[in-house]
Amino acid sequence: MEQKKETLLEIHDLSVSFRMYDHGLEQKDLKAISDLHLTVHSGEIVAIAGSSGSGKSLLASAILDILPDNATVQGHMHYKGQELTRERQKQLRGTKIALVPQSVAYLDPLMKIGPQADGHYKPKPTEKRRKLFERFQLPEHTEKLYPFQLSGGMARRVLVSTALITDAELIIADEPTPGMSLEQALEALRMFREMADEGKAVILITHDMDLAFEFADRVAVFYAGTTVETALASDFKTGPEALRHPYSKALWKALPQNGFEPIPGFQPYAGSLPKGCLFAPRCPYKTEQCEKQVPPVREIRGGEVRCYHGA
Ligand SMILES: Nc1ncnc2c1ncn2[C@@H]1O[C@H](COP(=O)(O)OP(=O)(O)OP(=O)(O)O)[C@@H](O)[C@H]1O
Ligand code: NI
Repeated sequence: MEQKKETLLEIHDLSVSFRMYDHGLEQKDLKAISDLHLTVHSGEIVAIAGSSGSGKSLLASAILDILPDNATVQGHMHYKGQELTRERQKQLRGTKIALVPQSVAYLDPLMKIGPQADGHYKPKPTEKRRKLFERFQLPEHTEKLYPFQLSGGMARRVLVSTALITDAELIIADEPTPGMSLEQALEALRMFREMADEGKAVILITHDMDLAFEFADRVAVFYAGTTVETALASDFKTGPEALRHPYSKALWKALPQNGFEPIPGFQPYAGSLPKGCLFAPRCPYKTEQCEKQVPPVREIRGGEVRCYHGA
């Protein structure tokens, strides 16, 4: 059924900085996210791809306002057209926006899995939870276990089920599939797809690019804390000629199935970001302008790219 596409989440020029002690008592700000843009519509799965340290989990924490105390957030976040204030984030967190956390350490070690997954809902969603556990091949007695009695893969399946039990309109799934079998991972993705098809939405943070390209509608490519490109997932299937940013093209070529071609150089550290385009130091196409000024976001062929030369 064709659903009306509503803009659920809109993020503009988001930055997240950490106040850190540098030398002795001197303080320094580390900019871990800068000039980040992301839009999520109802009905879609948006995958976030990017190497370790590119700001994927931080974005999830910023949306939910669960960043550490020494973090400062700037920029604009809107949910269903209204500003996402801290008060609203608190209301939406765990109810309308649910997180599948990256770390299984989020499970409460002192609480049995069943009641923990059921949460504070009334009436208790026990039946719904049991069905989800079954779909995820979690044996019936799992509900009576404590987190330490679960394998890593079981814990992940519990975390995904816990998010799906809620009536969330948006699920942010941060690396939901490690430790799962391929069949279980596919089941998780199918469930996210079902959710999206019901008019909800999923942000899927993943290193598994194949799963992302297969199940997502759009892919946002993160680099050093910024979105360098947002493309249709089908562009990634087509190949580098359909992509717009030199980093996305390089990322595609670095995939095992596409030749495993490494990208020379390193992603810059939050404490020493280049002045202009964050990818410029590694970019074969850089010009003087790239090193001086952060490129604006441009729309090209139905995608968005932050590059002066992207075409
Ligand atoms: N509590 C913190 N204090 C200071 N800097 C932090 C903190 N948390 C994250 N960072 C910085 O933010 C960067 C992005 O971290 P984030 O966890 O979002 O990466 P990620 O893309 O989720 O990586 P991974 O794929 O490994 O999960 C890190 O490289 C680090 O420099
Ligand atoms: Ni992460």
